[in-house]
Amino acid sequence: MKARSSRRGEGVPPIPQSGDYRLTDARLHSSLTPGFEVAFDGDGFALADIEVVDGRIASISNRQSHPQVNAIDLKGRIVLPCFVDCHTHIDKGHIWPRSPNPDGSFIGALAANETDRCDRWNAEDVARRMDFSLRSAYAHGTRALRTHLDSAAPQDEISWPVFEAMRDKWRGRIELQAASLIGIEDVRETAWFDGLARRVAKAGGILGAVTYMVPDLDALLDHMFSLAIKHGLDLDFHADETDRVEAASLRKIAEAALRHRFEGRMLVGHCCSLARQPDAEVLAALDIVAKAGLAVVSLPMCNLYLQDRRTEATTPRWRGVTLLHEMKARGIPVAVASDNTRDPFYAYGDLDMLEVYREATRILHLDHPVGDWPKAVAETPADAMGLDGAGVLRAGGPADFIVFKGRSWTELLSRPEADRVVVRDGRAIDAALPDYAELDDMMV
Ligand SMILES: Nc1ccnc(=O)[nH]1
Repeated sequence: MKARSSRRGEGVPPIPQSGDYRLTDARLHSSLTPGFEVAFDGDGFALADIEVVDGRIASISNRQSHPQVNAIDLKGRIVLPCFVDCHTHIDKGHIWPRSPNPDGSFIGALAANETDRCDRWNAEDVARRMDFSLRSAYAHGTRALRTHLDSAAPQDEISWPVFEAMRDKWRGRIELQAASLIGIEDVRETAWFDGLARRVAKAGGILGAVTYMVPDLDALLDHMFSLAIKHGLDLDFHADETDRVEAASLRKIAEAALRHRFEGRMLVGHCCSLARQPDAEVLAALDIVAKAGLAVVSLPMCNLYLQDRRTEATTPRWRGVTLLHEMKARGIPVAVASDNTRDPFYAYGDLDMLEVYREATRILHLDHPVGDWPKAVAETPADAMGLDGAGVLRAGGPADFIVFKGRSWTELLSRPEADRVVVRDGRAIDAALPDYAELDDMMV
């Protein structure tokens, strides 16, 4: 009997669940395959064979034209390395049903989140929601993820131990990192903040804060940089997540980094106000950012949602994202990431980095040409997180990749690709997404 074709048509062929194998006719991107020297087409693609031995990529080679034994013919489908999501808030994730944002504004988000945190974030609540988020990220093909942790007292004492346990639980599937999240003004409480820095150091975390234009910003940044140097910590900031033209704390962070000759890694998120500032001023600031060695991550979905929301009678007129193209032109490493998921800061989202890349392409024009923009969800965030060998496909590296149905950028970025096949250490994983109903008892 002839098999009936599904509505979705022919899918990605099955990946062997044991033994070594060869994928033939895989479509690989030049920006994600360092060391694979071949003639790539105008979209940056080339057809290749991938040999998987003992869960690792043994070789990537020119597509062979003669038939191969033990080969799985991908028929030109795109294969990307597993994603790296360098800016999320999985401690907040999925609280939307019990604490929605009343009006979609940033202020509304802060207030709704704070009430929810103070009332509800015990260790079990945080752990269950975090685990739910990690299962979604894993199923979509993410292999490393950094979350911020709301760390205002007393939440720091609850969430940091949960993070440490969750990192252990997920080791080998998702490499989990955490950065502290506090308002920069909390650094004025020096005794408390010194304790937080010690707690972050003990957990192997990253020291982070939200910066805005307070009069003593330079002094507060100096204190943060000093403590980061003392404890050997990397830094991660939320900066200038506002439409206010005078918000220029990114530049202040860069100047502090130069003052301290800081040698750790620094990642700065948001930087929305840059898009509202006069060209001459902002481009001069970016030169300093480049010199200081900061990396920048834009959060296109969350900031499209939150920024330029004035009243329910106004239409948004700007996109909320920062100047990624101008940054990249100056050699600043630039990434895009998920940010919030189903919480007061963003009503939607599922930690799907393909969705982030698809939306980023539209919102930020990461096309014409695509160039090496795919790095923004792979090798660039991996570098910013200090991960070795993530975000690329190369001989000798782990066989951690995603096989998509799409064979071109327009096919890949037009559909959700819900039937993608995620391969970890050479094997297809169970890519089922967790059911929201699991969280119902926590939402009353
Ligand atoms: N965009 C955001 C700013 C601050 N906190 C968040 O969770 N998200």
